Amino acid sequence: MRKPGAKVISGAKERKILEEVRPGIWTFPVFTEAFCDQLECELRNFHDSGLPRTAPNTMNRFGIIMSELGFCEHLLDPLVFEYVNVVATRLLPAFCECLDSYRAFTVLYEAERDGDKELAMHYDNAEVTLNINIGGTWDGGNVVYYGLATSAEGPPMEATLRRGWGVLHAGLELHRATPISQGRRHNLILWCRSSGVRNDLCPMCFKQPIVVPTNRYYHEGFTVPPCDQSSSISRDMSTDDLYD
Ligand SMILES: O=C(O)CCC(=O)C(=O)O
Ligand SMILES: [Fe+2]
Repeated sequence: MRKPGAKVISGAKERKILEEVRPGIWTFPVFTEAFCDQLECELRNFHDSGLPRTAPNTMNRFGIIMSELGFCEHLLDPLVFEYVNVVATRLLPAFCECLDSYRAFTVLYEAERDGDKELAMHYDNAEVTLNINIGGTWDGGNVVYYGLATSAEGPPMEATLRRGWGVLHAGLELHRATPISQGRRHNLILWCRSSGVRNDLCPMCFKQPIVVPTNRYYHEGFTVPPCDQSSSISRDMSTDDLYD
């Protein structure tokens, strides 16, 4: 698989569309404003429909799990497997080999209304996370990073979130969202999994997981050979084509 080379990366940095804000934490544009508008509109429609939905996790009560909207097959699958995969394996090679599953959900922080207000310090159940701001204007309520959970805590670094732009980091990166004091912030989170790494090191307990062979590819991102790859996602487009 060809990945973007050093020249592509330095070119993107020069064009100010890629920045390593701290070692291992990268930002770059992912969605256009128009796409963010459409996505927020669909998320609002889903919310207003009153259809049942599951909270993404115990820390996040107001977000939406993207698979419950049917937004994975033609939207997020290609984004993760054809694009994020290429970028993440090049920018964070120590944390992912090849992304082969993911969990996508939104977070919504609202100072004056219902939403969640902050998020406690944690690391993600992911090898690599892409966190994309899809809307809102707000004060406070930013994401602060503290270094890898497996090393000594580093100096805090607050990420500047910009609509349509993503922050890419190792799932192991300790982070939290500070309390929002005004407005709202809406982000799409992609917890990307790389079974090649995860099968050897559980990202939650840092031990080698005990896994059983399965033909299902989405079992929290673990796989064990001989996993039947024919029942998994097909990737029609070669990532080799992306950087010619
Ligand atoms: O508030 C954010 O944007 C970060 C959310 C987050 O870290 C998570 O859901 O894992
Ligand atoms: Fe997180």
